[in-house]
Amino acid sequence: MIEITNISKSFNGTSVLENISGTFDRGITNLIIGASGTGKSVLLKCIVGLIIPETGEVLYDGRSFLKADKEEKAQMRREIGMLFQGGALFDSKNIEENVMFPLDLLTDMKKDEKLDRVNNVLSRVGLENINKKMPSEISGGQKKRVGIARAIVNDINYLFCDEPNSGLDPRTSLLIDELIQEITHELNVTTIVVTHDMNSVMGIGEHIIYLEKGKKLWEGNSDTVLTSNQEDLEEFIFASKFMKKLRKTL
Ligand SMILES: Nc1ncnc2c1ncn2[C@@H]1O[C@H](COP(=O)(O)OP(=O)(O)OP(=O)(O)O)[C@@H](O)[C@H]1O
Repeated sequence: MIEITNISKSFNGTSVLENISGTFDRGITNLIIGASGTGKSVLLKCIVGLIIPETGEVLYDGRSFLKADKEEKAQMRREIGMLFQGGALFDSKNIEENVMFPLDLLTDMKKDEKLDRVNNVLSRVGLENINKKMPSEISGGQKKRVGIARAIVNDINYLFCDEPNSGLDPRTSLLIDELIQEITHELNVTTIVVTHDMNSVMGIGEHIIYLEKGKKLWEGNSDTVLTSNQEDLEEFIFASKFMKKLRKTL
């Protein structure tokens, strides 16, 4: 479980996040949603420790990330898997080397052990026999799967995904969402997904936090999101023609 309390952050005097608090439980897909530029990525970066907020606290199962010493931070980092926007694979490394990278960086496992682990996670994300391919030789959806394999190759407790569906068609997006949700349930990890994809919101929104201009305006799940009676959220949800039509049937 991750708890955040009163997270605030500004850049050059402009407030980007204002007093955001919330709890992200283990074993479910937690979503941070909202329009472009509303502070979702900055909030995720504050949670992961890539940005230090001006105020607030981030607790990883009771452990303060912000107050942790070097060793504790290193331990917590080993427990974190991150799926970056666009997959962020190293173009010059093959798939096996890409997935092995966190093990090379953060563990002293033997080569055989690492290879076993890499093959296990590649098989878990439905990719076998592509170890020696280069990122340029595989599709966008496969790249995301490799990114997920790399995120879970360590024995993680926390999984963070920044716009996991960016650049994918709706069908592939759905498969990636389902994979993230299955892995969250299977590994019983605390997962936080940043997205503005409505299919993700409806498909895997087991817990949703809605941000608008740096403030948390609503919290709920995919069952309650369509009937929130929250004006800004409704504008966000029912932005497309299709959703406007759907709204009339509710
Ligand atoms: N390092 C930075 N320096 C200055 N401003 C920043 C920095 N990072 C983010 N911002 C600003 O903070 C605001 C929120 O950005 P953020 O990337 O969190 O939005 P977002 O909700 O994730 O948007 P999108 O869905 O488009 O990715 C934006 O106005 C952005 O320009």
